Parts: sequence; structure tokens; C-alpha cells
Amino acid sequence: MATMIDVQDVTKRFGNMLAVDQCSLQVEQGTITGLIGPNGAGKTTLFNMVAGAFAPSSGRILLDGEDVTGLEAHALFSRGLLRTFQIAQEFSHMTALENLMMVPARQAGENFFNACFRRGAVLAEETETRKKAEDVLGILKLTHVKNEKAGNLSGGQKKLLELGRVIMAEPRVVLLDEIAAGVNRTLLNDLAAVVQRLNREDGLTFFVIEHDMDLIARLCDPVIVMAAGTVMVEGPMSEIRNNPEVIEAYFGGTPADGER
Ligand SMILES: Nc1ncnc2c1ncn2[C@@H]1O[C@H](COP(=O)(O)OP(=O)(O)OP(=O)(O)O)[C@@H](O)[C@H]1O
Repeated sequence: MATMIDVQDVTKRFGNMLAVDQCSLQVEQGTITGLIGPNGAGKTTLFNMVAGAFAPSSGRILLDGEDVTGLEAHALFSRGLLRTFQIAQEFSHMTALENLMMVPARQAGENFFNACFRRGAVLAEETETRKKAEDVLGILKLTHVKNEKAGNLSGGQKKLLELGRVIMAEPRVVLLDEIAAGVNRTLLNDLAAVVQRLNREDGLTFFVIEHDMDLIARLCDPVIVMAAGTVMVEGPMSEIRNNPEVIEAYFGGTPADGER
């Protein structure tokens, strides 16, 4: 199995604060890899570096074998890595369908030459994009709100739409950042099912930060536990749950059911 994301000895300092401390981890191609750990463990900082929000202070990050250390999000996107993004304010007045239709980075309609001289091709492409967006709405069970403005959707529906935008972009690896937060159980089941389907059927690799341990247990294998800026342990959730070091890091030694 090829390594999709390879974090090598990465450190991130904010002034005197060592947020990530010589951390090394791998996300293998075709996996749904979870990243968990107590508050302040460095998960978000690590994610931010992998997603191109900021560069590491030291260390290297490889994407599918290529050194991408310090590349910005748009450069990573063109290499197939995408992080779920909140529906930006400016898109909230657009409908669910429009939000999906505008995702492809290089729509023919945006190309001046095509717009002027190849109108037929542009129209064909728009029809194709609309069809794909409608299919994605169907997968997400959002067809009934396709003409609703994104800003009027429930929190859970917005998360599903975010995932829809990811599907439209056709990435190879997706970073999911706390998708369960504020989502009801029914919609969460839909979200989890879509992630599993994309993983199994389309071979998408997922790297998931999540505080909902049930969701992690259901989706992720392996699970990487971070503490104090580095990796503490890695393995299937069934092992992680009973690992004394993990219990100590989360609960100060008080045995619990693994829920934060
Ligand atoms: N921009 C910043 N400036 C200064 N310190 C920061 C910054 N971002 C994060 N930190 C610090 O780095 C450490 C790691 O934070 P981080 O948000 O990465 O942890 P986390 O594991 O994602 O925590 P949580 O689960 O609470 O989101 C924390 O002590 C945090 O206060």
C-alpha cells in the first residue's frame, strides 16, 4: 500500500509554544485514518500544515511521495488534496445546487476563449456539471433542498453540502475536520455512509480529526493518537480504547469508555 501523506519529523512553534513536536505519521492510500487526542495535543496545527494553511517550522511533508512542505492550499488542491471547507459567507445566498455546480476548478465557462468561441462546448459542460451536481445531491439525500439557499440549510445539511463540494472537486485525499460537530444522528449516519462509499467505491483516502469517538470507531482504521505535539500510539480503535497510555492522556488515569 502506497503512502498518501507522509509527515516526517515535523515541528511547529508559535513563539515559545511548541504546538507540534517532531511528529512523524503516515496516512496510507485507501484508508480512512483517524487523528484523535486530548485538547491541545496539536491535531489542528498538524492538519493546518498538511492542508497548506501554514508551513512547518521544521520537518517535511510528502504527498504521494512528492515533497509538498510549505505549499499553499491551492497548490495542494491541484495535486488532489482537499480539506472540507465551511460554506463561505458569499456562497450562502446561492442554492445548494449552485454551490455544487460552481466547484470544478476549471469549468469551461470560466475560460474566456471557450466562452467566446466554443459556446456549444461550454453549454455541454454546464449540462454535464448540472447532472453531476444533481447526482451528488441524490447521494447526499439533499435533492429536496436543491433550490434552497445554502444559508437556510440546517447545520447538518450544510456539512453534507460541504462534503458534496468535496465530491464535485474529485480529490484523491480529503482532510475532514470535525464533521460530526453540531450534526444530528440521522444526518451523521448519512455523512458516514457517504464517506465510506467514497472510500470503498472511488478509492478516496481520508484523514479525519474527530472528537466523536463513535464515529471514529465506525469509520477509521487505523487511528493515530496525538498527545503533547507528537504521536503517542497508532492502531485499530478496538486497541486504542483500552490502551492505558491513551486513557491516562485523556482522563488522567480514570478508566472511561473512550468518550471525551
Ligand atoms: N496560532 C497559535 N498561536 C499560539 N499557540 C497556538 C496557536 N495555535 C495553536 N496553539 C497552541 O498549540 C497547542 C496545540 O493546539 P491545537 O489546536 O493544534 O490542538 P488540538 O489537538 O487541535 O486541540 P483541540 O482538540 O482542543 O482542538 C495548544 O497549546 C494551542 O494553544
